[in-house]
Amino acid sequence: MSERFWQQPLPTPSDTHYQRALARQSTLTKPPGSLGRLETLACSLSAQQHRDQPAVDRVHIAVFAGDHGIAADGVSAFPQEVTAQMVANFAAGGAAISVLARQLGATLEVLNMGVAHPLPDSSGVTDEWIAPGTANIANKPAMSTEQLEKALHAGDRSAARAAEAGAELFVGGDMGIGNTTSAAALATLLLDASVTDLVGPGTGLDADGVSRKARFITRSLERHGSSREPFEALASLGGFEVAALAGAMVGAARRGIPVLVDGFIVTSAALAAVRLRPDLAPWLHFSHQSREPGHRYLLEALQATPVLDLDMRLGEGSGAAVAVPVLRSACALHNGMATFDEAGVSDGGA
Ligand SMILES: Cc1cc2ncn([C@H]3O[C@H](COP(=O)(O)O)[C@@H](O)[C@H]3O)c2cc1C
Ligand SMILES: O=C(O)c1cccnc1
Repeated sequence: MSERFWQQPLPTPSDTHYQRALARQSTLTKPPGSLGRLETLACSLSAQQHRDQPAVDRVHIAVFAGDHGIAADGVSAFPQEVTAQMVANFAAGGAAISVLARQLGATLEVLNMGVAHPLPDSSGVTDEWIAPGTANIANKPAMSTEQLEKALHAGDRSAARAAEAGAELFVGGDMGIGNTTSAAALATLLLDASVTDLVGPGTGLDADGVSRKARFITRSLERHGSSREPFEALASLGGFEVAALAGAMVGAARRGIPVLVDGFIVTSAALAAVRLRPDLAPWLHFSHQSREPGHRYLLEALQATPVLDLDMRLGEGSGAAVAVPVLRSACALHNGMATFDEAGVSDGGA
């Protein structure tokens, strides 16, 4: 794979397929537009997949895990060991994303990008370990340029495996105690927004905890968060898992695989990735609106309308996994409904 793949232009979804899919939608036995966004979802998937019959039967879910130096400052309701413990839980099949992946018949890949604590069991975990967590962003930049490049390439390798397996949809997930702090810092910088808009309870901080978290983010931004250049911003404030997610989304798009974006963390990675490669935007679908309050600002900035709003605030790719059946319905309707002609139904002159 090429050096600096994120600097190369991405393919464009097929406008011919989009227009053909749109034309088909208007012939199906329903009032025009009555299936709402299911119609445009099917048309977009058709354009992305260059297929008249879009499908998201084969789904690749990759959960990227990495620890955060900032976790030592009490910015999460949970201790850092939980990252390693949850990685083992993903692989053993007991986590929310494990259950959802089974339900969908999806491939679940778990990647250790930089977990600080030893894994109780590393079987079933793909080793892409960079370091025992990022540096504490309240004091110094999260990672070096070399580490960021490694993380981006690890994401791209995951997308390559998805392509080899014939995946029709790529879902990225995250695990890393403290990563809502890192994601909020990154989003505050990239959006030139107020910390108070982007900060939130994460795993369950109380109001005092959220204020403390906001102070750490402000301090991080003052110390080394001034460049809005996306590569530099990711190195200053990102996590290994967030950087890998950005690489994976670009990697999926360059192989013609549409991406279904999860909640707050994955959307922060999507924003950085779109800033790196604006031609990534037409490959992204947005699955849900997270309960984490900053998520709506990220979605607005990406002009995204999420499929679901279920008050979820888990991460792991879980919101995206829950939205996959909606995409499947969109495809099934597009491919399987009869046209007015076929069914002998009067189209009302439409
Ligand atoms: C048991 C458990 C399972 C999780 N699965 C995802 N997260 C989520 O919570 C973390 C971010 O929140 P914060 O910034 O507050 O630490 C991430 O690891 C994220 O994926 C979890 C968190 C916990 C505790
Ligand atoms: O929406 C998310 O991705 C999220 C929210 C809270 C905690 N962890 C992840």
